[in-house]
Amino acid sequence: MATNIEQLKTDAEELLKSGNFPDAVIKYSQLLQADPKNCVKVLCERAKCYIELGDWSKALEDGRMALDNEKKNPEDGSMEQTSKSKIIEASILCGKACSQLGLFIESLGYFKEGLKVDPKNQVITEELKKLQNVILKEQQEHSETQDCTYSAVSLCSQSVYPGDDQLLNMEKEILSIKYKILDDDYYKMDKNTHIMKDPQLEAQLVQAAYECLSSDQLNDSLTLISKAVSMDPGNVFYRTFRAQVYFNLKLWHKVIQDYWIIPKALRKPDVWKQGGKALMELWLPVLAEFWLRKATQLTGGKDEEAAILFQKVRVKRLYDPLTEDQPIKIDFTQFGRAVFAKKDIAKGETVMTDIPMVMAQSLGSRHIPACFNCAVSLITPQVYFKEKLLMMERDQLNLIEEYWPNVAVEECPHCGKEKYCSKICRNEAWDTYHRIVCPSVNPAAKQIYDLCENKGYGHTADGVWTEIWGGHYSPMILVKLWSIIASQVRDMMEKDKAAVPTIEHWARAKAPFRRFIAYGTIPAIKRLPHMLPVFQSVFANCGGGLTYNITEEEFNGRYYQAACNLQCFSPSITPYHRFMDNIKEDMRAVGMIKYLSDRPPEAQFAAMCPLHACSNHSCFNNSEVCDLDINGRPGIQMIARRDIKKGEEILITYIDTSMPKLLRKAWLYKSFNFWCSCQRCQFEGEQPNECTNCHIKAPEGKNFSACGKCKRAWYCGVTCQKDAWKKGHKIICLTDHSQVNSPEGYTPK
Ligand SMILES: C[S@@+](CC[C@H](N)C(=O)[O-])C[C@H]1O[C@@H](n2cnc3c(N)ncnc32)[C@H](O)[C@@H]1O
Repeated sequence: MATNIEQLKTDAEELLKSGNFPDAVIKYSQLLQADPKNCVKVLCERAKCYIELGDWSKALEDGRMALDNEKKNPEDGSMEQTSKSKIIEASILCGKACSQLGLFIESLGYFKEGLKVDPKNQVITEELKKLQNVILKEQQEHSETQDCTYSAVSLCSQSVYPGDDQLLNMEKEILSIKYKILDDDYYKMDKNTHIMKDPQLEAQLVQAAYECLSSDQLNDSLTLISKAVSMDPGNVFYRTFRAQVYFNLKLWHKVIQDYWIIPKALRKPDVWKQGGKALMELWLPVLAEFWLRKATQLTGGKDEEAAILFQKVRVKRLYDPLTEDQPIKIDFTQFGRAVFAKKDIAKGETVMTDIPMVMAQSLGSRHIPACFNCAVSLITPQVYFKEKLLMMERDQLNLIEEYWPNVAVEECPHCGKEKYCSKICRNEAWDTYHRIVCPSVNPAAKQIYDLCENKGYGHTADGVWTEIWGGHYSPMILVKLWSIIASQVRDMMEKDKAAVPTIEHWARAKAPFRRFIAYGTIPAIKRLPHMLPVFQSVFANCGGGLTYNITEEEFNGRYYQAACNLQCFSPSITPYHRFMDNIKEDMRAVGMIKYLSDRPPEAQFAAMCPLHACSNHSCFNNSEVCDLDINGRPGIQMIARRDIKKGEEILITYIDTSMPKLLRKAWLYKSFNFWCSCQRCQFEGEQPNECTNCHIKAPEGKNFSACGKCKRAWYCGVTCQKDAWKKGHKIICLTDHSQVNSPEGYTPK
């Protein structure tokens, strides 16, 4: 047997060396079967063959398996040099394969894994450079072919919100009571009777009305056209004309009165659009949406103004109640929802505060105790001081006993998988999501808790141990989101005594999450090929006879909803901070100082917050996201980085803005699917061989001189430099820019 293994090894190596990769794959596969104990090395070799053959998926699969096996069970029993080099080798193979598959962030993740083992590894550094070049090249190709990656209006649906039918009836009642606009046939019939026929006179009236309208004599125009209307009340043209005059006079209910007479089938798209505008002014939003939706539908979506107005109404009615007490409002722009200042906001002031709708602790910080429901820190003296506790004297231990806040951890009594800061949180978690996925009632959900415990690793359907969840956030985000929806549906079913959920139940439960935009280029199922069956089995039985069918589309949509909108945060006040506050007047604290030098460990959370999720990006951001304690619960706030004027858009940064423009652009495109065209991107250059101001190219092999201050712009001469300085380079050159972590916390140089 041993000789057979040796023979297979020699054959495979020779085939690999001679470039016969298909046969080498066969030999390595035989070797894997014959000698599964030494699989890591063989998997790496086979992955190399697949790379040579351009079969990136198979190379990735082998690389992953090698990595998993080595981490779980180093072949030589410890994290010795050989094990380290195997991890590095497998990381490089995975990184290369991912890069070829277009999975750039994943690729970066693998290279980082290798760098953790050997921070100075030359091969990885080279591979990282190559990765950046691939991204930049792709970015350039895309920017040449596309100006804009997506259309915000087409991403936002116009579908009716649950409960809108009742609201629509209420608004119709307002129309009838307040404006005497009745939704019945009698009202229409009455106006349809032709009183006195005199086509010639009517034509003269219309002609004269038109001349008055053209010269802005609105009242005269109104008198003339009203005469024509009185002679032929059902005439669609007269009504449309008069509505236009009323519109110019800003008599909004009169506009609607005239349009209402026109039978629906005869209303032109412009009538629906203008009626929608008048209804916006009367602030009858559900009716306005109805009219603007009609205008959009009748033009097959071509009337962009109607589609944008629709979204403006929707955003206003959904978000105004949330921003009532804040100095901001949400509006709809070419880039979708956006946040604007309602008043002047001074530098350092709070722009907005926001509470998470769904959140989960990052897999990497799971060892730091925090409440599963509200993210409150649960760090104990044991967690903070660790072995230092053993070195302390009685006095200091007493001080800790007296002043470290009591961290009473409540566990889920059924599964013990979730920890909470209080009974209130425990019950809240149960009611809102945990009763759907507590393994005690839903055994399939145990896989999710295990997956989180194992940092994304688990068994595939065919029993292979590998990284099943390689997303940038915890899968618990999606699990909680679906559980919240399922839990709401169950509540509604119980209330309505329904054995099966209705479409209305689902629509109502999903409605709050319609706030979050979703856009991604690679289907989630391709990124995470093993996850869908896991989610499907977890939500097959949500209790009470309910199944949440996690389709491919649902998975894809929710995956990108989270990816596009998540914000990291940490509890800003921890028991450590409270302890520090408590001891400040106690003399014994002096003896403690030497033990208090470390920052408390931070539990990292990611959250979807409704208002924050409306903030767009700028590399010249005027606001910064910070952690905040809101009534004892961790949340987020935005602080003004400079004075912000009323009406100005509130902009944050999604990436580390210390990167040069080309990389910022590439990362924003890769991670958020848009090309940034902010003020800073306009006044910084991409290449030294192009004048940032007039875009003339330098002679072959030559570069222009860089701005002496920021070195981020290049000019063909002093005239261009001065021109650019005046036009806008000055402000961005003299500003300190935000530094937040880029995706995966890595800042490409
Ligand atoms: C967190 S959301 C921001 C709010 C978003 N506009 C909406 O309607 O929900 C992030 C998405 O907004 C869009 N976005 C943000 N900043 C942008 C910018 N500067 N230019 C173009 N699109 C941007 C991108 O589609 C991005 O994926």
